[in-house]
Amino acid sequence: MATKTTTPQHQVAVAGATGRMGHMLIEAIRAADDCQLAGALDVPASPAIGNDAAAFLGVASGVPVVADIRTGLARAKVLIDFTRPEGTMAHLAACRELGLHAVIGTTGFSDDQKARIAEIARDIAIVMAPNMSVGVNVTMKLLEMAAKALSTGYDIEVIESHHRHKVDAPSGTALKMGEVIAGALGRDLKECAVYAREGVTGERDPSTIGFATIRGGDIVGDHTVLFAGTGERIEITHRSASRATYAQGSLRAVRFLAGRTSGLYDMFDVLGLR
Ligand SMILES: NC(=O)C1=CN([C@@H]2O[C@H](COP(=O)(O)OP(=O)(O)OC[C@H]3O[C@@H](n4cnc5c(N)ncnc54)[C@H](OP(=O)(O)O)[C@@H]3O)[C@@H](O)[C@H]2O)C=CC1
Ligand SMILES: O=C(O)C1=N[C@H](C(=O)O)C[C@H](O)C1
Repeated sequence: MATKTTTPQHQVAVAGATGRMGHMLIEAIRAADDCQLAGALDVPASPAIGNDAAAFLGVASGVPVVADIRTGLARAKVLIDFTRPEGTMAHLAACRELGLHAVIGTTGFSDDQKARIAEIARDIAIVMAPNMSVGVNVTMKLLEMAAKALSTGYDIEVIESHHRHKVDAPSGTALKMGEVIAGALGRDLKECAVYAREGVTGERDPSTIGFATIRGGDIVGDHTVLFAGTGERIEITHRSASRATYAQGSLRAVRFLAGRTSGLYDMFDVLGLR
């Protein structure tokens, strides 16, 4: 066990405990004085089931990785979920039954799944954001300002790069950036997004927001929004060099949820950026 200087206030379970973010979160929870690892979930087929959740750090936490959702949540007050949409939905149903709060970092939800999450948030408090890093959320505010100031004469393209293992595209962050920009311009992203170009596409429609996706190697996560005008280009870029920022943002979300009873929040709420 990591030595805590005070009794931890936040009893936190992690879903996707053996994933890239799961490991980062377990390390961050163990290092935080006010948080205690209280549960670790993974899929039944995971070879880590039954192992100590902190074994990858070479230490014992006393918390085993389990597949049974209710067993994994039994000692927790809040769940942090970085898994896949279908996993998150199953975990949230259990959180609602057991009265746990949830921090959702998973991306790639359908509109139906998002509506269901909003419905579940009438009963429990949830923070959901496609990117938990402070830097990305501040970048979103910069984009809002830039989009308003560059509302005519500038073509807008969102370019994102991620590691070869990422399964959804465009990234949740890129889509959120598109939503923020479209909102600032009074447009609906569903009407103006262009996700692919091939062949004879015709000239660019100035009302569109384009997306380009790069996948390769171990890129943690880069996002650039290009405002291409006549005679000048503005590029606003955020680059992640470590997943630790996502884990630290998730713990800020855990602290934000303490004392709340219900509601759907995002990182703008957590960081006071609204
Ligand atoms: N909001 C943010 O700040 C960030 C969001 N993300 C998002 O978090 C998610 C996870 O990313 P990452 O950690 O890189 O992915 P990984 O694939 O490394 O980890 C996912 C974990 O979830 C488990 N899992 C897969 N399917 C299910 C399921 N149906 N039910 C329960 N558990 C499941 C995996 O188990 P197994 O490996 O055994 O299949 C694994 O342990 C992605 O959606 C990603 O986009 C990532 C980084 C930051
Ligand atoms: O899968 C990832 O790795 C990441 N996913 C999130 C997204 O889809 O935006 C956040 C971050 O970019 C890393």
